Amino acid sequence: MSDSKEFTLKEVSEHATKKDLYMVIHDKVYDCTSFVDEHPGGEEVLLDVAGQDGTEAFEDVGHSDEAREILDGLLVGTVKRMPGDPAPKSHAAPASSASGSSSSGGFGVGLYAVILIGGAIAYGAYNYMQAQQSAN
Ligand code: HEM
Repeated sequence: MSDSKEFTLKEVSEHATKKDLYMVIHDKVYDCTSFVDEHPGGEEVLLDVAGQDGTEAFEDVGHSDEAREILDGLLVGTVKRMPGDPAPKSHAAPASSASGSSSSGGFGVGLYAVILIGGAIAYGAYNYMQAQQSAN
């Protein structure tokens, strides 16, 4: 298979049926047509990202090295970005993360603990100094 062919996102989007299914992952173009019926995760999820950038969907599942090897065999080319095309989807980018609240919740509890403990220490120190002063 040649990986030298370049596809625009528009060209990729024209292959979005079960019988002709292209997908972009990490800016490479894969022809998944032969694999749709064999995908252990089912054909539905592949059809969801047919003709589109499936990087996030693919990486979110945490596919094995074996899955990545299969992917290598399906490579047909690379994405040719045109002016105005959306930026490549990066798995690391938190932009579309829907659940950022859990970690900030944890931070909030930690922050309260720091304030409470800090306050208790300051209160103790204040009392101690008062006691010292009245002792003199
Ligand atoms: C052409 C691209 C893809 C290939 C070659 C591929 C390959 C595989 C392979 C080999 C497995 C078995 C487990 C493993 O080895 O990791 C798997 C599982 C799975 N895949 Fe994919 N996959 C692709 C795209 C996707 C996409 C875009 C999704 C979208 C969410 C997806 C969702 C899943 C899920 C949910 C499972 C788990 C199934 C289970 O354990 O019941 N896959 N895939």
